[in-house]
Amino acid sequence: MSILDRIVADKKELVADAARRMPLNQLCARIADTAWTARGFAARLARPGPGGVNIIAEVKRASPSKGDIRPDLDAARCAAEYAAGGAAAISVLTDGPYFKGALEDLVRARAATDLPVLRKEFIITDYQLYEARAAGADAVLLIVRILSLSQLDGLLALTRELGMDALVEIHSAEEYTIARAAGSRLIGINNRNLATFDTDLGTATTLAARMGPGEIPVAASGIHNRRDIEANLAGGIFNFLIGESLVRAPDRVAFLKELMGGAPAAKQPADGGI
Ligand SMILES: O=P(O)(O)OC[C@@H](O)[C@@H](O)c1c[nH]c2ccccc12
Repeated sequence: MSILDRIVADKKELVADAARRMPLNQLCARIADTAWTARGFAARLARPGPGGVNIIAEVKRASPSKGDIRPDLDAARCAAEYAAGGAAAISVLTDGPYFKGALEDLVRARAATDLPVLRKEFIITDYQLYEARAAGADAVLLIVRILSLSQLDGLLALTRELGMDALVEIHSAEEYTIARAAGSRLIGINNRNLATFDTDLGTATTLAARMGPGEIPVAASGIHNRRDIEANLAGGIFNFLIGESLVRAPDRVAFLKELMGGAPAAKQPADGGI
């Protein structure tokens, strides 16, 4: 069983537990009772921002491929730093067991900035979309690899009905065909294979080259420096989803500015040493 299969199997149980604690009708009542205005995730990524680059900066404490990154990361503070550095949007990993995240992180990250916020999660059921919306998410990730076309169709329709945007994630030409059949415009190309963790930065540029003018690619995973960004810009991609390298940066504001084409961030020791 691959790690991805395990994550998805665990997720089914977690969602069932969550639905027992908070039944769908209560979740819907909470949505109806809470004022919320979408911050326009997809609209923000439709064209390049200042410097020609949009960065979706991710709040990521840990991952199954890297283990602990910053296990004690404060989601609100981190999001505020991302906003100060010029991020176009924030992504928050809400998976607990494998990424040490929580929906509460999304709530706090969104309250700390004016930016649109993406729920980064292994979404397999409608319930998780209602949860995302109740937490205030502007957008959700839908991963083609873990969904059938009919599931993807249904989840996409409900995402829109709830007023959110979807970032549909692919990793191969076959998955691109499915994303396109579902009618998704905003397409995340994961450079990392979620089952093996192999990361190849050429994946995004290769798949983006197949896309039509109405489709907006987002290069995701394994982006570490300005050179990586420039290679993608040359391939026509101006949206980037970046987690680990941003979380680890000693000065996240300066590093973001550097990634967007500003002056290089000063090299600082990560832990206060010399
Ligand atoms: O930390 P990185 O290598 O910059 O990657 C960020 C993001 O792309 C990655 O977290 C991600 C992309 N797709 C996912 C799906 C599930 C979990 C995580 C992900």
